[in-house]
Amino acid sequence: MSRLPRLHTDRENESVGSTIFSFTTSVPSSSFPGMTGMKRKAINQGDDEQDRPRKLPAIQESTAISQLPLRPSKTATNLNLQSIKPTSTISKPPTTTTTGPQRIITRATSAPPKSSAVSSRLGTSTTRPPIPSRNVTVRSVSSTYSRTKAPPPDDEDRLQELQNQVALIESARAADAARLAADMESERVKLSELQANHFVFSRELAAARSQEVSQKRELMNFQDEVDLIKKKHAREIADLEADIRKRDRKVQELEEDLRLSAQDLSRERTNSSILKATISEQSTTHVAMKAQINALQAQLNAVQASSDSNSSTAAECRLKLEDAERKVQRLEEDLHDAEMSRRRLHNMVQELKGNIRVFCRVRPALPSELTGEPGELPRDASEVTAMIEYPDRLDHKEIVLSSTSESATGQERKETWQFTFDRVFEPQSTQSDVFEDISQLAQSCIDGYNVCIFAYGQTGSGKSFTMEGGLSESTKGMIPRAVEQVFQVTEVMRKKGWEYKMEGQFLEIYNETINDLLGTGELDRKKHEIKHDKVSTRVTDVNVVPLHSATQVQSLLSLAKSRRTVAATLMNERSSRSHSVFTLRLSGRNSASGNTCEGTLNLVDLAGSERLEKSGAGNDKDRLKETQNINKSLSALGDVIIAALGEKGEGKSDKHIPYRNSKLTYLLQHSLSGNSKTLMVLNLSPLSVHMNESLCSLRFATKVNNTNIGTAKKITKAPS
Ligand SMILES: Nc1ncnc2c1ncn2[C@@H]1O[C@H](COP(=O)(O)OP(=O)(O)OP(=O)(O)O)[C@@H](O)[C@H]1O
Repeated sequence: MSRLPRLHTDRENESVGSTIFSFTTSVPSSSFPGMTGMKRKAINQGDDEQDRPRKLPAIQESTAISQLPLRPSKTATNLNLQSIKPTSTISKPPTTTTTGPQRIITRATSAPPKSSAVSSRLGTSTTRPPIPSRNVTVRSVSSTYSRTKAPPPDDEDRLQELQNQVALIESARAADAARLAADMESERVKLSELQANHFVFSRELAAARSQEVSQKRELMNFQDEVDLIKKKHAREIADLEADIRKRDRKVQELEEDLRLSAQDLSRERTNSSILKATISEQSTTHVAMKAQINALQAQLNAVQASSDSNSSTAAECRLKLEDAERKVQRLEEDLHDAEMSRRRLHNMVQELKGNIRVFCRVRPALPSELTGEPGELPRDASEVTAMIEYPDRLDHKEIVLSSTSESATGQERKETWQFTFDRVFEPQSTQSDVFEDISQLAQSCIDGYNVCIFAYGQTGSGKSFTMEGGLSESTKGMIPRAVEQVFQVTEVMRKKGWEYKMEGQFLEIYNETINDLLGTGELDRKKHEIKHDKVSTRVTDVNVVPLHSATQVQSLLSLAKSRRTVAATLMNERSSRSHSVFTLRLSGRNSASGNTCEGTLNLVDLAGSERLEKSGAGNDKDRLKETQNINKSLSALGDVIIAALGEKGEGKSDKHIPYRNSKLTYLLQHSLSGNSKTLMVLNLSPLSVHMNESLCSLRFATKVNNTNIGTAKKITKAPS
């Protein structure tokens, strides 16, 4: 028994196995190569232990069980022989007897039957003898003896049999011991292997621990990195949150936009529905129109057919039209040539009439002049008027003034002064009569000449009446009539391819100072200067108004008149003491021929020409100055006309012409030279009291008139 191997060795191995198992659970298997195999081995060992029967199965009569091979039981090795000694039930014969046939009893013991024991010893060693179980044995023996009705053998045989059995058991036990020793040896080998493995594992464990330490270090590094990354992530999260807030704001804005867009959309939808309604209406209309179009198309086809039939006629017409166009072009050229020759001839006629012409107009006696003293009867015109005759009843060119006086001897002496001018207008002459000849000059202005028309005469002789006239159609003066004519003629010329641009200014020269009558304010206080270039004259800071109609010019004249009236009130009858100059500038261009022309029409109402003693200015310094300025300017005008246009000045461009002697002549410089045309209308008062002034005016006008070279037929009769 002492040689039996201790079974706790297996438990130690199992504990080692379990230690390894627990180790393998605590250390990752990947750290220990081959560990998986060890683990599996430990588990297999455990399985073997589990598979190995701890107890023998109870003996049954089942053949299936009896056929199973018997295995040695661990408990069988501890079987106490004393326990299998025959009990009292064995030693004593059973009291019961069996009457029936004897049953064959199978021994349920680990010891084989005698024959089998022998065969067991002699047989193959691979067959493991069954290990008797104590409990089973006891039960089997007792059962055997209790159930066998055979007569008990005698004691010796029984002892011998028992000894044999014991010997068998001993031999079986020896065999078991040997087997167990072999098992032990193999277990020891396994143990040594396990210890070797343990050593290897321990080393691997140490390596794993050091690896663990390094991994922990790495882990700490990783932790630091993780912290850094966390911080970075925190920052990024903060950034992202800010971004999110920004995006939220954007989202809000977008939502607001969306809301507005939704409103727009709804509005557009409403519009769309309205448009759809309109479209449906339109489509209805469209259908109706289509029907109309079809009808029209039919008409068109009919017209087309008729058109086709007329096309040949049209071709003929086209040929005729081209022919007519050629004719029209020829005629236009002829017309242009005719227009040019008309201009030439017109100018020639004007030149023949004289570049300087003088008209004389005698106004009628005014009703106020015929009224006598209060209480007296109106006087007859002959009582107050001078003796004026107009002997040339045909050409109306002569005027004869006469006066009678008593000589020292008491004889009546008659004096006569005869004057001849280009035209003499009697008191009954109308504005229209006067304008008839003046209109020729307006045409010259349109043809591109500079024209000056002066009204000369003493105060109250009718200058303003002649130039401006009254408001009625019959009384309107030369200025509105000339302007109207210019507009009418330019309209006619427009049809001949001429386009005209017109502008006007209205100035007053008082005491050698220029005043703009179309300016703003009651009285113009600006200082104006006269500037000349080669062909035209400009005055600084004056209003030059574009003229579009005769009516507009009429309103401009009214404005100028009202301003003169204001100035007259302020400055002592200034209107009669100043020159007024209305200037109409006209520029034309013929788009067909490319010809251009520029003309200026100056309509001048001169200041009263009365002499100093008549003006009553002798004791008045201001009136004296006014009169001196008037006389100086009128004298300068006469000088310039004679020098520039008269016999002396004609064709002598190098001759000095004293334009600068007065503001008036300097202003009219371009209109008082070369080809310019000048008309002086001499206004006379019919009153006998103004006889001497009238004679002075007549002499001045005659002097001007005598400069005309184109009036050879003129007979100048200067009074002695
Ligand atoms: N041909 C005429 N027919 C009828 N009335 C006339 C005629 N000429 C002038 N008169 C009248 O004579 C008056 C004086 O004429 P106007 O004022 O034209 O003279 P004036 O020479 O311009 O004088 P002033 O130099 O003071 O301006 C006015 O009442 C005017 O209506």
